[in-house]
Amino acid sequence: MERNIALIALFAALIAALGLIPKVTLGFGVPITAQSLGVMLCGTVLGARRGALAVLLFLLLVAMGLPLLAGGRGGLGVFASPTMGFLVGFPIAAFVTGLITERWRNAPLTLVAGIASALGGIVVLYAFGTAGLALMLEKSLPEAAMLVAAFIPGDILKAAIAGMLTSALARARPAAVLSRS
Ligand SMILES: O=C(O)CCCC[C@@H]1SC[C@@H]2NC(=O)N[C@@H]21
Repeated sequence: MERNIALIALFAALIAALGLIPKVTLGFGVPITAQSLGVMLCGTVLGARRGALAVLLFLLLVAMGLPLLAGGRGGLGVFASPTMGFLVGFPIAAFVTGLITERWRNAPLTLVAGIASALGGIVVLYAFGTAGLALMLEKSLPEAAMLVAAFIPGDILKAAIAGMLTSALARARPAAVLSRS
């Protein structure tokens, strides 16, 4: 129990730390950010439930006004901005990533964690991000999807990095990945 709480807090802190990497905000108000790599790692390392809880903790701190989003943003206002759909989708993305990683945990981990990250952190996350962007910018879903497509190359790279980091961690500390206690 205490270990789970510590891990959830640690991974919420990891997402916050990745926010220190400078963001590049595209013209339509959504940044390229390393924090989505943190969301993927929450799922691949902690699994579905604890991964989603770590992301929820991070979002709670952001909602309380802590400037933890890339570029030092925080507060309730970010949930009414063009990135709103992505923020809502973050915990669900971590959950789906974790679910897939847990389901195929006996297959080669680099591959499983990479594919899980792509499905959770791209397919699922973009569904929420696209819907939120369409809503906030008053665009059609196809128009919003065209904008969001700009993130695909970078996020494929992040999914591959998540796969490699998860597998490296499992080799160095086998009990650290998807452990239950
Ligand atoms: O900082 C925020 O307000 C949330 C930003 C969400 C950015 C999304 S996450 C998926 C996609 N990949 C990126 O690098 N940026 C977008």
